[in-house]
Amino acid sequence: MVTIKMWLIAMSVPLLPVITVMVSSRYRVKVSTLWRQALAWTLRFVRRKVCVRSMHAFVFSNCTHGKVDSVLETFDLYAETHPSLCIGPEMGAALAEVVRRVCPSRALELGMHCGYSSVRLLRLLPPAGRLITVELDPPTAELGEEIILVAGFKHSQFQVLTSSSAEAIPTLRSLLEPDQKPSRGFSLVLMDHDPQQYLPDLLALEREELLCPFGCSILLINRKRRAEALRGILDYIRITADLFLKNSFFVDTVEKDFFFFCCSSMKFH
Ligand SMILES: C[S@@+](CC[C@H](N)C(=O)[O-])C[C@H]1O[C@@H](n2cnc3c(N)ncnc32)[C@H](O)[C@@H]1O
Repeated sequence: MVTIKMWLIAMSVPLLPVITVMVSSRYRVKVSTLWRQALAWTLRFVRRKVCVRSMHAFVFSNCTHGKVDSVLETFDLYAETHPSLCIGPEMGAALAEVVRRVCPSRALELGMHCGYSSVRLLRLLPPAGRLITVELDPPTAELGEEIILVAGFKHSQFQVLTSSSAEAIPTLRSLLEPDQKPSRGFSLVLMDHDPQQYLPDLLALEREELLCPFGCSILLINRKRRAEALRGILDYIRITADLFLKNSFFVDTVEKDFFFFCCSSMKFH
């Protein structure tokens, strides 16, 4: 039996190039796509570590400055062959849907990184809209801010705070009301920093009365299926929604390696 198997294998080896050519010509597109995906996966696997500097350098030197779409496409191109923490086009599209619906005049982002999601948010804000984005790591904050400027946005449209979210939140009131006019607070909050901080930060935002009393959408991004880390905040949001909200909605989309939650609340004051 073993001899027959060996003999069959030996006979089929010379046929391999013929089989490969036949398969390639029949499924040319699929085979080349598979090859490209396998190569991209291998490169990402080999490179492993996320490098903000290399991402920034790639985007800075390959995008068309002043063109938002080009900046985002260059980020996505980089992420094809390098590990990246950016939310990416799939999650970006889900984010865009929410931003279009909410049309926030004041948005807050916790966890700016290299500015990818900030650019995605900024491109959809109304003309008078403003984004405040928080990043813990100073060199990352600097690189991210430069990318936002490269995309064509001005400092009148956004502000980067280089600190932890916990330190930044108590300072936000004065930034929201630079001209002493009472502000309605944030109508959109994107949390993509440290899942352990999601609940304490939401509670701090409530305590400081920084969420718009007419409704605030909160987007929580969870990576690597760490649902446990989100349990606290999700329980809190569910209970709050059940107890207080008439017009609440709760979207729960589960995708490959992220969860995307959105809740709209009228309660926060
Ligand atoms: C997953 S990345 C954000 C990716 C970004 N949203 C994007 O799509 O381009 C998380 C970022 O949050 C920052 N970060 C982590 N903990 C933080 C905290 N407590 N406060 C502020 N930023 C924090 C990290 O330095 C990192 O740059």
